Amino acid sequence: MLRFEHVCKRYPDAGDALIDVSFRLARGEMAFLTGRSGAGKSTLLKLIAMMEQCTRGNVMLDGKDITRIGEGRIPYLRRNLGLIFQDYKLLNDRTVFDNVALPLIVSGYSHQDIARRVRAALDKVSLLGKEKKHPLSLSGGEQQRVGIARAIVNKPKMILADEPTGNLDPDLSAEVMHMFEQFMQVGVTVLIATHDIELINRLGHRVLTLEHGRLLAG
Ligand SMILES: Nc1ncnc2c1ncn2[C@@H]1O[C@H](COP(=O)(O)OP(=O)(O)OP(=O)(O)O)[C@@H](O)[C@H]1O
Repeated sequence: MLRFEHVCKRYPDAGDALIDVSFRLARGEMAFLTGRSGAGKSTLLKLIAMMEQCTRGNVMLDGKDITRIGEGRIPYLRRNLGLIFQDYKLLNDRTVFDNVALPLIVSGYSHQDIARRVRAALDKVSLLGKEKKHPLSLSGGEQQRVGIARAIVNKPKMILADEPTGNLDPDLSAEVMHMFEQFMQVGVTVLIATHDIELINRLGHRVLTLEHGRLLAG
């Protein structure tokens, strides 16, 4: 599903954020990406999300080389990805329904399809019934679940999550991880950047560790 081949990323004036990174993730695999602050975790996710381009090497996503693709193809390829962030990145002046519907509106779905898919996504994260609420009236855990519903509403092949439990207590973190495991079980590839070593050890999935931009063997 995902292949990094000798990938390097250098930011102008900031040196190397990733150095000769190579790994593969199979379809339906779930892995954690860990390492200290500044090790390059977010940079690696941004290369997959096509928010940054690598300086050297190749990134293959679902059989396509996304290393140096034209701007015009990015929105189309990004539909295969669900992105989840620590700070949720919800639109606070829109309802839960509208937040989750956003990727579908951008993709040009009909009203009927949007309503059906948004409800299915909210059902998966146990938020049916909160459709008309605004994000700020929800708890942190609920807001993160809205973010997860928005990420999965397009039925992506891969989910990328950057510190998705960073603002949640241990119980809510476990709940969010359980949701990721359920997506994995239906064939979605999941890559989660996190500092939370305890969570990683408890769940026993594959771990990719970055140190100063290099992937450690493991
Ligand atoms: N847009 C940018 N411009 C310049 N340098 C950057 C940029 N983004 C990241 N960097 C640098 O690249 C290196 C890796 O940063 P990155 O954010 O990928 O690490 P991280 O492991 O995700 O850290 P954290 O856990 O703190 O989020 C750091 O030295 C950082 O300062």
